[in-house]
Amino acid sequence: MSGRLATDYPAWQKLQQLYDTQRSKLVLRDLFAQDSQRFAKFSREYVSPDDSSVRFLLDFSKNLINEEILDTLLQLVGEAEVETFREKMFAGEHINTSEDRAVLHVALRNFDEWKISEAGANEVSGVLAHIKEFSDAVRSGAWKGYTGKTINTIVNIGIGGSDLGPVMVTEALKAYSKRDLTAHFISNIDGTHLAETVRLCDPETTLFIIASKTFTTQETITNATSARDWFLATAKDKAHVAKHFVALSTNTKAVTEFGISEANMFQFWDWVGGRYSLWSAIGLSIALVIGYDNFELLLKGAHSMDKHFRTAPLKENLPVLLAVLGIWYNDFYGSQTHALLPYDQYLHKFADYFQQGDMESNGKSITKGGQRVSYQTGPIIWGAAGTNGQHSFYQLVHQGTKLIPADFLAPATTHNPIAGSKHHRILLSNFFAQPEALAFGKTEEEVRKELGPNASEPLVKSKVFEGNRPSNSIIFPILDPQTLGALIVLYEHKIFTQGVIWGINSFDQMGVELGKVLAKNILSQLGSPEDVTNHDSSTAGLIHYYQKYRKE
Ligand SMILES: O=P(O)(O)OC[C@H]1O[C@H](O)[C@H](O)[C@@H](O)[C@@H]1O
Repeated sequence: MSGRLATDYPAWQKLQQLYDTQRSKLVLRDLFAQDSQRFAKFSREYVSPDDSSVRFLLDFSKNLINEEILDTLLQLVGEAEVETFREKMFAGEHINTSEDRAVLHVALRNFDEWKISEAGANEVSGVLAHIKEFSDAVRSGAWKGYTGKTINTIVNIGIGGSDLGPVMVTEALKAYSKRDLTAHFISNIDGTHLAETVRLCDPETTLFIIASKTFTTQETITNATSARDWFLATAKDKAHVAKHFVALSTNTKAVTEFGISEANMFQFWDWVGGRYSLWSAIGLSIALVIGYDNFELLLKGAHSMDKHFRTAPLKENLPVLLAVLGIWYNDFYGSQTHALLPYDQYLHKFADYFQQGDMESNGKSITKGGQRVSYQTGPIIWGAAGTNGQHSFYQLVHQGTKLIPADFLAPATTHNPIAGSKHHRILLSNFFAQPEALAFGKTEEEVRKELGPNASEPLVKSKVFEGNRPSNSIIFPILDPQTLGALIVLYEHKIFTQGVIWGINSFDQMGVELGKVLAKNILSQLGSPEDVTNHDSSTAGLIHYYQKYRKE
């Protein structure tokens, strides 16, 4: 029920009891030794309901659970009425209550299969056709710049959801990219980002894509204006802007005021949240880089995972399983963070992407009913591509004082089988070894045996790995567009499920506002020290220091 506290559910109380009474028995070494079927019981294969070549294995057997705990976690999903909320989302009900909006990113990849009556949902295919037509024209060279040259560089200007999705996906699917079309992404308001990027661009052959749902975001509009100035410094005539600037937005008025014609605008709708927008017109840069057909496959892979989420029983439902495992650590073990560790260089932006996806969605402390929660909600999401992380932060994951649940992801086949796939075999041996080491560690006895009788006590102790650190492993045949679509949606619906259980609104982002408002006020005071008013002594002191030393 909307606004209910998670602690009200009988299953939540039972989980607390299970945690208190069984925690000491949840030792992975013992659990695996006692049950030869543990892997079979706690792993599931996803096979796309639409294309059986798209599949992956989720192994969650290395989690601190037993069957009773899993059953109780799934009971919690039932009591929180996740399935009812899921149907409300798919039906276009306004489950984003604070903004009175539908949450329909699922409609963007629906290909008219499910009937969705929300205004705009029937316009999706038209926008996809526009994306296809335009991306085909640019990629084929038919779309020319103002001097008749072919476009060889695209620059996406956007921030948050209007940047991270396109960045992550174009990196993830680089193997499918048109190599003679270079893509850059400018997000930061720091002029360095723009300056260093345009150094690499030629105004005659560069296309700027201004990506902003609202078209009012200060960073994006400022960057877009400076990019246009940079372009006009060479092109001179404003009429040339039409060939070099397009907009992705819900705000036609602001787009046309900026000087981009409606014909060069790709629409989407207010029911697409920024962090769920890569499937919309915001994905134009993706279609340009990997081609429209691959973009469509990405959407198809996403839709198939929507179907799975909508129809699979809870016990087989992968987003639901990931969600409840996360809740188990976040709310009962007190884990503060969750690591995403892809063993695939192409996925090096995956954790960055879900930092926004998860933390902006579930970083809330008030329920939909307006009550302060008395439990933990969204975790801190972080991570890096393997094996790099192993040589930096894994030490803490293995032997530090914190419990850090982690998801390991890897492809069975690489797109780059250099040296006869030697690199990939080494990569994957690490992908298998790390969860094993985390789960089973190394006992004092094993260390003593290894070091011999003369080893000092401190050395022995320092080499002990306590183990019992939980992880999920996800392995898929190859990172192709459909698989990537499915993996992204796996996490989207995980986030959704957790949000429903916590009783929060996963679809607004009020917390981003205050800083923006304060920055606007401060911007108007930066001129001279006398203008700096109504601040605490710390903020005023910092501004005064800046005013003393700035050179402009
Ligand atoms: O696409 P825009 O309207 O420019 O918004 C860009 C970003 O701005 C805000 O900070 C929101 O918190 C993000 O969710 C959004 O993705």
